[in-house]
Amino acid sequence: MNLDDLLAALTWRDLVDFVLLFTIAYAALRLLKGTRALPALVLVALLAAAGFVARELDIVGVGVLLRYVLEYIIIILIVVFHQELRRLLVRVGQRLMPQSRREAAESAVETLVASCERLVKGRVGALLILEGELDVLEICTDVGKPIDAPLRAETLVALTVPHSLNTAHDGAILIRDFRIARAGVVCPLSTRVLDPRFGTRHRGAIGVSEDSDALVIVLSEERGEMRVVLGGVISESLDSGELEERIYAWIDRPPPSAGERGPGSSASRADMGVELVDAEGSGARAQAKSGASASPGGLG
Ligand SMILES: Nc1ncnc2c1ncn2[C@@H]1O[C@H](COP(=O)(O)OP(=O)(O)OP(=O)(O)O)[C@@H](O)[C@H]1O
Repeated sequence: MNLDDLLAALTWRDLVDFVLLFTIAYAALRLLKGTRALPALVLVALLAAAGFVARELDIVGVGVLLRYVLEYIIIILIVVFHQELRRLLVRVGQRLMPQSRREAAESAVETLVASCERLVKGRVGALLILEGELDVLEICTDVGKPIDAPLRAETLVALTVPHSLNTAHDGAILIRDFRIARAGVVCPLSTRVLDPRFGTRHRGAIGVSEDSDALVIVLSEERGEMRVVLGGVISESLDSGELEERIYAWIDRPPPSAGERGPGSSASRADMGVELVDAEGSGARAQAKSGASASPGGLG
C-alpha cells in the first residue's frame, strides 16, 4: 500500500482518533514534564514499541516476553508513582475548575498566613515548603514522615511546636496541593556564603529553593521574623500582608517554560517581588522589586 492508497483509505473517524490521541499524549507529557514519572513513561513506550515490532516481525519469544513484562510493569508503575498519579488527577481537576482552585488557594493562603502569625508571635521557628511543579523530596536529605492532612492552622501549629513528644517538629513541613503532605523533612543545605544571622534553618530554606521551584516560608525562632525564599533568594523580613502578597504572586506565577528546571524562573521571582541579579563571581545579589531590599541569600 503506497501513501496515496493510505490517504484514500483514511476516514473522518481516523482523523478524530489521531487528533484525540495526540491531544491526550501531549497533555499527559506536559503534566508529567519535570516529574520522575516521565522517564518511566518513556521506557514503557519504548518497550511497547519493541513489543509491537517483535509481533509484526513474528519474533514470537521476545514478543510474548515483552507482553508479560508490560502487563506487570504497568501495575508496578501505578504502585510506585501513586503520588504522582494523585497529583496529576488533582491538577487536571484544578485546571478544569479554575474557580475551585482559586477558592482552595484563597483558603490555603489565609490559613498559612494566620498560622505563621501565630507561630511567630509564640516565637516558634518553622520551615514551610510550598511545593511547585517539581518534586522537592528528590533533593531533600530526609523525606520526613507522611502526614497527608488538610491545611489547618491547628495542625501546622501542633506539628511545629517543639516538644519531646513531637518528633515531627524538627525539620520542614511539606505543603503539596494545598495539603500538609509531610513533616520532619530535612532540606539540603545551601553551600553559599550567607549572612551570619542565618543559621541552618535559613540555609536549608535557601538550599531547597535553589534546586526547585518551591516557595519556602521560613520563620525565625530567634528573631520572630517571617521571610520567604524563592530560587535561592531570601526576602527581607515580611509582615502578614506582604507574606500574603508573596504567596499569591507565587501561586499565580506563569507555568515554567519548556526545558526549564530548578529554581523559579526570573519571571516567577519577579512576580513575587524578588529578583536575582548575579554579581561577578560573588554569588548572587537579591533585591526586592518594590525597592525594599531583600536579604542577600548568597552574598559573601
Ligand atoms: N536542613 C534543614 N532542614 C529542615 N529544617 C532544618 C534544617 N536545619 C535546621 N533545621 C531546623 O531549624 C532548627 C533551628 O536551626 P538553627 O537555629 O540553626 O536555624 P536558624 O536559621 O538560626 O533559625 P532561627 O532563626 O529560627 O534560630 C532546627 O532545630 C531544625 O528544626
